[in-house]
Amino acid sequence: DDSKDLAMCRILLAELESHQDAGPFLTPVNPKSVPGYRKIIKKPMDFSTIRDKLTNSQYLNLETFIIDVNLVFDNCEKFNEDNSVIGRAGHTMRRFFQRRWTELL
Ligand SMILES: Cc1ncccc1N[C@H]1CCCS(=O)(=O)C1
Repeated sequence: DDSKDLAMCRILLAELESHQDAGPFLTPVNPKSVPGYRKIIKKPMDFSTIRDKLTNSQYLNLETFIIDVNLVFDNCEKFNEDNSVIGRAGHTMRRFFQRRWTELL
């Protein structure tokens, strides 16, 4: 139910934010410092934006929260080469998240 969902979102987000590979995803990508990003990525998302939405009760349930977290990783895969520092961090973080929410379910 909603209260358990909210507790899970809080735990999962704290673990994402504190993960050693979270760096590239902690703040919104600055389109001024990343050429092409604004054109290529239609729905930017990052962990600080997810934190704000969670704080402002903008997630209806675990599902809508998972959609935003996966958007972070889908954007990363779209823009970054798999064989790059940020690309690899995205794959690592997606695997970590996938495992943790299924463990906590
Ligand atoms: C996730 C991502 N995809 C594409 C380009 C850049 C990023 N992340 C940036 C976030 C701010 C700091 S940084 O500029 O070093 C990296």
